[in-house]
Order: sequence, then C-alpha cells, then structure tokens
Amino acid sequence: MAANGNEACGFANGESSVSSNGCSKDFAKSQPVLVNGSAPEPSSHSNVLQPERFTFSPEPTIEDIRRMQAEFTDERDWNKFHQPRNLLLAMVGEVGEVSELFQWRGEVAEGLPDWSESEREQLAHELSDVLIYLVELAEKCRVDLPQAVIRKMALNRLKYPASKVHGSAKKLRALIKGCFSAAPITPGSSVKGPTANEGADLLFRKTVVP
Ligand SMILES: Nc1ccn([C@H]2C[C@H](O)[C@@H](COP(=O)(O)OP(=O)(O)OP(=O)(O)O)O2)c(=O)n1
Repeated sequence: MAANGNEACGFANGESSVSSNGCSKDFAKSQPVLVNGSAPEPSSHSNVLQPERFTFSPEPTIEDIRRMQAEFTDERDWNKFHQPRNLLLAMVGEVGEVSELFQWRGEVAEGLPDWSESEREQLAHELSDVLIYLVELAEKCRVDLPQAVIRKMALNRLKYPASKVHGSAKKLRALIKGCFSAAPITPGSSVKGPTANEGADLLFRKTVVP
C-alpha cells in the first residue's frame, strides 16, 4: 500500500488530485455549490445548467460528534452498555428506521421533492442516529474515522481510475474479467492461460490489495 494518501491517489502520474477532505479538487471546483440550502452562484463560464450540489456545514466535525456523544453517555453512565457489538446492533437498528422511511415509496428523486417537511426532519433524525452510533462504534474500536476515510478514498481512486470507469457502474472484477480467457498460451500448446475469474483475481490482488 502507498505510504501516504498522495501516492495512493496517483499524484505521481497526475491521474487525479485529492484535497485534504478527500474530495477531488477539480471536481469540486467545477460544481456550483449549494451551501446548506442557499442558492448556487450562477456559473459565468458556461450557459449549460449544472445540477446543484449540496454541501454540509463545516461543523460539527466527526471529532466534535465523537466528543459530544462521549459526554452524553458519560453524563448518563451508559458507557457500560456501549460496547462495540451493542453499538453495531444499535446502528443497524437505526439503518432499519431510515429504510422504513423509504419503504414502499418507489424510487425517490434526489432532493426528495415529494417529501413533507416533517418527513425530511424525521429522515434527518434517523440519519443522525446512524452517524452517532457509527462514530461511537469507530471510537470504541479505535478506528480514527476521518483518517480512515481518507485512506479508503485513496484506495477507491486507485481501484476505480476515472479514466477507466467513467460512466460505468460495473465492479472492478467485472471490468477486468473481459481481458482473460483460458485459451492456450501459444497456439497448439496444452498450457492454458488464466480463466476470466483467475485473471480478475490476479489483477485485483496486484493492483488493489496492499
Ligand atoms: N442507550 C442509548 C440510547 C440512545 N442513545 C442515543 C443515540 C441515538 O442518537 C439516539 C437513539 O435513541 P432511541 O433508541 O430512543 O432511538 P430513536 O430516537 O430512533 O427513537 P425510536 O426508536 O423510538 O424511534 O439516542 C444512546 O446513545 N444510547
């Protein structure tokens, strides 16, 4: 694995650039930004309408959330209940509550245009519950979540180079698979090359697994 995020992000060959928060700088720059519901700045570069991009408030940080939840549990003497497995189950339960809000509605458009204010607030509550338990689970498992996210995003960029997968939702294995067949290595030889699955596995291990 690359020693730092820059190497893993492909800085050396200019494949992509990653800002300190793990987001592609070029991508971020090219998007009109909708800051917490405010109107996006009109683009002066083009007449083409770009989709609005929603952004979060900068605070609280993940560390702020960890600290606030730690205070909440300390004040109630609930740490004795908040072992990793219990937190995992609590988080999955909250994911179920998020799912209930989407259940039986069919496909839901980005921005939830058909949802009432109270439904949106309910969703905000349930997503927050998931995040709160996730952050506490990471804390109790000693995973430094913000840094882990940076590392994982760097690996994702390596695994799925934009130039190779642009516009395709296929998994890496499916993309690689087409390159192999168990045909003889030389015509007439009985020695066969890797099958599609073996080839995909070889390349996957070579390129992605540290
Ligand atoms: N033992 C507990 C219980 C609650 N919480 C906190 C974290 C969650 O953000 C929220 C979860 O509260 P509930 O279990 O009451 O779940 P809901 O708020 O979703 O309510 P309900 O399940 O009744 O819809 O409270 C916690 O840290 N530890």
